[in-house]
Amino acid sequence: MSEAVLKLSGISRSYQSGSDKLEVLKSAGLEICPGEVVALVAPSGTGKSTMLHLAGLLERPDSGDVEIAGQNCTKLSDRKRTLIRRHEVGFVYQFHHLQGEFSALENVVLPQMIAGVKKREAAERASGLLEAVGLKDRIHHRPAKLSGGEQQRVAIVRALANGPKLLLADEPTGNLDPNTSDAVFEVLIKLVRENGMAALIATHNLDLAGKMDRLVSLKDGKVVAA
Ligand SMILES: Nc1ncnc2c1ncn2[C@@H]1O[C@H](COP(=O)(O)OP(=O)(O)OP(=O)(O)O)[C@@H](O)[C@H]1O
Repeated sequence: MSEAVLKLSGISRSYQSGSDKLEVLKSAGLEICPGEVVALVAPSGTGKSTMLHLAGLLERPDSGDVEIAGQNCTKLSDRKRTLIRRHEVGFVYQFHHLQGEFSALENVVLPQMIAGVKKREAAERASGLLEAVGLKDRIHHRPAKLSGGEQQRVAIVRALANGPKLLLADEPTGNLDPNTSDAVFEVLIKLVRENGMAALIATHNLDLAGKMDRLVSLKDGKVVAA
């Protein structure tokens, strides 16, 4: 059993476009340990989102293995992969993707209930988490009534609602002004570190990347130190 929360070994992934085959990842490897926050900084089109999708079990590699919390997920059924994704992986995207008809609290309660947590327990955890990110007075607001930074803090809390071991983020503050971006990023990093999670965060923002524990890039389909 691997100690790493995320272990990608020999990952290859290509896309067919017309008669051409685009080899995006070519036997790429990466390990991230508990408590480690890794920045994925690479030029546009080199495969950052592809790598996050593979790590988050949203797609399967053509070859290679994806291990999450010591479990090799490559050959598991779609159902088992969905369960692992639901319990062990949190996602944060550039745009919050909150449910507009629900309050901040309900947005954080929902994924917990889908994972089998009772409503009352889910609501207690949700309000505790929202309070921890400074949204105590906003829990009953719908997303449209929240600022961009507040919406993104709700999205971060939602990603952490089920206590995942792995956080995957794609430009998590890319939609925010620089000051708000810094503040939201601080919240994200603090929660990840406090909970001993591992995180892989794709960003073009080198200031933010510089605050992480390690920087990696993608070159010729492989993960390289940045
Ligand atoms: N479903 C798909 N079908 C065909 N080609 C794809 C598909 N998904 C991604 N690609 C191609 O694979 C390459 C890598 O895409 P990917 O989105 O992983 O890059 P990225 O590094 O995340 O880029 P960006 O920083 O611009 O978001 C790109 O050339 C893209 O056009």
